[in-house]
Amino acid sequence: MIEATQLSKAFRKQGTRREWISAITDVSFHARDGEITGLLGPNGAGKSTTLRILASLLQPDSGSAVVDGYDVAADPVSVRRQIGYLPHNAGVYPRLTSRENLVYYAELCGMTRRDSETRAEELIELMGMQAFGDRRTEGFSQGQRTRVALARALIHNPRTLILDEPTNGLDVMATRGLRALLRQLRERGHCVLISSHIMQEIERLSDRVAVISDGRIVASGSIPDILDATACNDLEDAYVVAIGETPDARA
Ligand SMILES: Nc1ncnc2c1ncn2[C@@H]1O[C@H](COP(=O)(O)OP(=O)(O)OP(=O)(O)O)[C@@H](O)[C@H]1O
Repeated sequence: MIEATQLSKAFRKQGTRREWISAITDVSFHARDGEITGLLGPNGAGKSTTLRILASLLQPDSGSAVVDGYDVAADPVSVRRQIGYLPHNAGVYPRLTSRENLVYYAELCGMTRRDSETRAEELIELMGMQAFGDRRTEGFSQGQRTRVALARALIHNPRTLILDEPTNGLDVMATRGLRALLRQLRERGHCVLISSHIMQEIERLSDRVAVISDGRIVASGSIPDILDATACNDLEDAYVVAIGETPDARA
């Protein structure tokens, strides 16, 4: 369970002392266990900033967030134990193979070497990584790197998943595999929060959606709730209306 309450964050404009860019303002939403929640918004809307705060990697200027009962500011270590986090454009250690990346991370999470190796093997199969499981990740394509980073986020079987644009760079089959995996995790009661600027991706997967635009949540709820609130018949129109675009953009 994730509860974000009135989160705000501004960054100093590079090369200035007093100019600030407001990245998010008063962002509030819930992501429940046993559901996939989609954070949908255009480029620069504040998705990654929100997810970095929820993953306890960035302090908000104001507001609070609680993940599985732990406050992200007061108890970041407990939050990190509960979550699997896929950062935007996640990096992996280039000198290690895919498998070594996974085992290394599993051991950092406190798993024994034996359990780490067993779990790494499971994830290599699950994520269809057999062809590059034992290759050093240096020179990997974006999709291959994303798959390793996703497997790494899942290695300790976390209760809550925070995935920043998880389908970024994945081909059709890998995307389908990922969707199936996220649905399985939902069925098992995990809380899954994903971000994307691709509306169809969010529509296909999510039970609930929070639409973010210019750093503010402009619509949230189940897809029928959002259609009702915007008086639209499909999510694409509702999204355009929610982010405040002109009717021409609805064509
Ligand atoms: N470290 C930073 N320094 C300065 N500005 C930043 C920083 N991080 C984010 N921003 C700004 O905050 C705003 C929100 O950025 P963020 O990365 O959260 O958006 P996003 O919705 O994830 O975008 P995208 O879909 O393009 O990845 C943008 O204007 C961005 O330029």
